[in-house]
Amino acid sequence: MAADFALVSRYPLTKPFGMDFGKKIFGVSVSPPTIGFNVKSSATRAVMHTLLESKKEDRLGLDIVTETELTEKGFLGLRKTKLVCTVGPACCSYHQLEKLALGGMNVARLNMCHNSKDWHQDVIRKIKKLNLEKGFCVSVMIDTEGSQIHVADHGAPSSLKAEDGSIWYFTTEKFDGCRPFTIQASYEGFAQGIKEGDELVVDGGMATFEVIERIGNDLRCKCIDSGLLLPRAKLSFWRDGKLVEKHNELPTLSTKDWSDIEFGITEGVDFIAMSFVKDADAVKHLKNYLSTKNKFIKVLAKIESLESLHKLEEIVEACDGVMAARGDLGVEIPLEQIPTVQQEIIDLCRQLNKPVIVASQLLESMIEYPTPTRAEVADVSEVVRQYADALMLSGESAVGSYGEKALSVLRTASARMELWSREQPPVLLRELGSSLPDQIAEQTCNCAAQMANNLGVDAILVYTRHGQMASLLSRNRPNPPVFAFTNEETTQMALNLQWGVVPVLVDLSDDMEGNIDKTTHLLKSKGMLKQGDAVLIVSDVIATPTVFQSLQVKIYSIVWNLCSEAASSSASFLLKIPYFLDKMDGWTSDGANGVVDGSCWGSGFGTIGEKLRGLKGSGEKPKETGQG
Ligand SMILES: Nc1ncnc2c1ncn2[C@@H]1O[C@H](COP(=O)(O)OP(=O)(O)O)[C@@H](O)[C@H]1O
Ligand SMILES: C=C(OP(=O)(O)O)C(=O)O
Repeated sequence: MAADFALVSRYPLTKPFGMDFGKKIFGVSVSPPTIGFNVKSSATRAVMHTLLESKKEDRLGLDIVTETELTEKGFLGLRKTKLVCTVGPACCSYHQLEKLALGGMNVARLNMCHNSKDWHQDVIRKIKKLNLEKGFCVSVMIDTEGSQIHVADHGAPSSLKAEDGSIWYFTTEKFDGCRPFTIQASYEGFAQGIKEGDELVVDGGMATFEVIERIGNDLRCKCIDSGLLLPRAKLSFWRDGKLVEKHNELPTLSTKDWSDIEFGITEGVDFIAMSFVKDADAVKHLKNYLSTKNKFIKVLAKIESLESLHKLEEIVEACDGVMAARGDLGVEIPLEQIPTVQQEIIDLCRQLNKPVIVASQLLESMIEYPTPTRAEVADVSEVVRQYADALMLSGESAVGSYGEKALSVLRTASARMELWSREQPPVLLRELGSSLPDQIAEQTCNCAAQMANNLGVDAILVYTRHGQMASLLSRNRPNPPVFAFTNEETTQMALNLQWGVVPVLVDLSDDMEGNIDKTTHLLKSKGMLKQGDAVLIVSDVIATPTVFQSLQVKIYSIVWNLCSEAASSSASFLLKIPYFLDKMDGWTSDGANGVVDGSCWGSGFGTIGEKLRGLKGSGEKPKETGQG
């Protein structure tokens, strides 16, 4: 396996500035009280109970776990990295799902290649019931089976050992049960183009065979590196140290996948993860289909083949988010390349402002054992250090005996690494380029995030209909959490996957000052905003549909009483951008229409600011709606 794969990202990146967290031992701060959010502690349960008992209209519109965490740990103690759990037989009861939700599951993943639609429907309904009855906010993702051309089964319930020199048949013949030394391949054409002497590698190196004879569609192979054959093992072929790329003519979405997608639409899922995406076309096709049905389900592209890596940029551009599916990817690229490819995927997603999940084998040993290996914890921490949006459990939660515990390992390891990363000196920082079509929103959020870090504010508040500005803020990975107030439930559920974003469902009106007053008052009445706290506010919801849409950055010092006129606005920048910008080349804007008015800040705005001033007062008719 000597093939070399290197992704070259053309984008530089930045990280937020460091903060001083005080007490350190050997240069590393030790367990600040904020890390130990323990859903089992009686104090935490008491807080949750009180919140649940409170009247619905007094509730903040954010989920019960975040609200409890916030009450206990304050703004800067909130975990930023989101957690996805695969639901399987080990965690599919109402009670088990509740435990995962309490443990911080942000998104539940259902892999449609296992189990029946009835089973999946039952799980989805339980999750929605939990959200409704218990105040959770768990989003639902279905994951399509896709055209897996390289999955093989031996028919036995557990693993089989392949010994050195033993002879095995890999066949496309379908039969029930198991036959000695016989493996069923899932795809008719699995042996096409394969020659004698090629190497057949199982699960990225679990066992290796040499092809000694091709018999029709079947292969007779000799084991040359002994190992285990697991149910649904993944196969790859190698020749002269290079992967034999098996361009498969099957569509990315099979008939079964389309039926599963219809099912997902009917059940109101929030995300569809597409397996074995080959290029942007398949993603666009599904997105178009969903938009014709007026569904705002987010489409995630799973990056799990060499082919998808070759077209990574176009795929990331086309989709709403990405899953770095290391299980299958590790079958197609040499294992030692996984860490760097993973980092490149994360960087590109961040640059192109798409959330990214890192999946598979994070805590694999916890399927069987109650503690993870040190190497697994290091892997989890590395994903967090690389600033992925989300971590995903697979078998650990779906079939493992310690799913809840595995989730708590993700929670504590990510909280610890996030804290450590914030303490790192800004030497590590790289600049986020201005690469997005909506440069105005991008620059606004870049500056807002940097200001938030520099000023050490406690939270960023953003008012958003479609999540765009919240996402752009998250992309900067700022130190304070980003509270995204939205009146769209689909936006709330989608933002659940984004790093550091706390989505809050509220009634937003066209009166932005009214929205700000209402939400900050609510935060204050909950004791979340306290005297002396500072928040930075970013908004781009239209003020009056027929007048202007504006981008505002305000810094509020909560000196006394936010709901009174005495609220001190220590700085306020109002940037109104002409509505006709979207007709200009180069920098169209979803959410920035109006007229430049007031000061722009930071060097990043200089050139755009000048362009804007030149456009002032052109007299064209204002646009009616905008999006956040
Ligand atoms: N809905 C389900 N029903 C039964 N088993 C499941 C289900 N979902 C997942 N599993 C089990 O959990 C394991 C991990 O799931 P998954 O992350 O989907 O990985 P994969 O299917 O690639 O092995 C699977 O191998 C399977 O054994
Ligand atoms: C998440 C993955 O995909 P699946 O579980 O569908 O094989 C993976 O391959 O890592």
